[in-house]
Amino acid sequence: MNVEERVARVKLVPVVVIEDAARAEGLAEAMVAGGLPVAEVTFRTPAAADAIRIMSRNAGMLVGAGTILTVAQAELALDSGAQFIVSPGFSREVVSFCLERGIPVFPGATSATDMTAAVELGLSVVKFFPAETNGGAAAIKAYSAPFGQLRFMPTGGISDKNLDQYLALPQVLAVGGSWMVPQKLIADGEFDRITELCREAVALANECRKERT
Ligand SMILES: O=C[C@H](O)COP(=O)(O)O
Ligand SMILES: CC(=O)C(=O)O
Repeated sequence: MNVEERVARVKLVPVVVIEDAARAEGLAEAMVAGGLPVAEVTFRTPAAADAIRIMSRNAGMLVGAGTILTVAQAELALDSGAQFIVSPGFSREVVSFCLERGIPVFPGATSATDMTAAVELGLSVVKFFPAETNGGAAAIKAYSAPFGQLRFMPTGGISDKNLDQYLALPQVLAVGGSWMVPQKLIADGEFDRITELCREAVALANECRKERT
């Protein structure tokens, strides 16, 4: 399975903010145990690159890098073992860099202009961030009329309370969020709780998918 297929299979992309790479191994184990072996490790902390390197050693995990704003960050993320790149906004430079290297890239796109750029560059999946403040599931549905070739990864303001609205849409490849990997639980090393939250999120996502089919 390629990255897109693996992400589509779990329907969730946990967004990780990790302050201390010493927590990375335990976090990866907790996520795999919870049945959610995908992580977008954000470049919002200096520990991100090391955390990606450590989490990638867990054979069950699919680890990507998030909050990639520059080509230099994308290079560092790939050198650290990231298998996909995510950005909150749309950078042609970052997208082109990833495409040249054959690395899956999911840039943020919340306007028709961003989405047109994504289509021009040959992308089929974009991040929709921040999802809730940009019109939520209703906006994705509206954009899908002219942009039928795109699939979306909504993130930002989504939790177990509104996941169903997004997973009800066939255009949604997967939903990103941090509710199952809260920053504080990672910092405190509360890995059993993270496993529980991951398990609950997976069960809920499967429930939403069943309702759709
Ligand atoms: O900055 C936001 C994160 O990327 C994910 O959003 P969230 O914390 O609302 O789940
Ligand atoms: C939110 C987001 O897309 C990112 O940090 O990459």
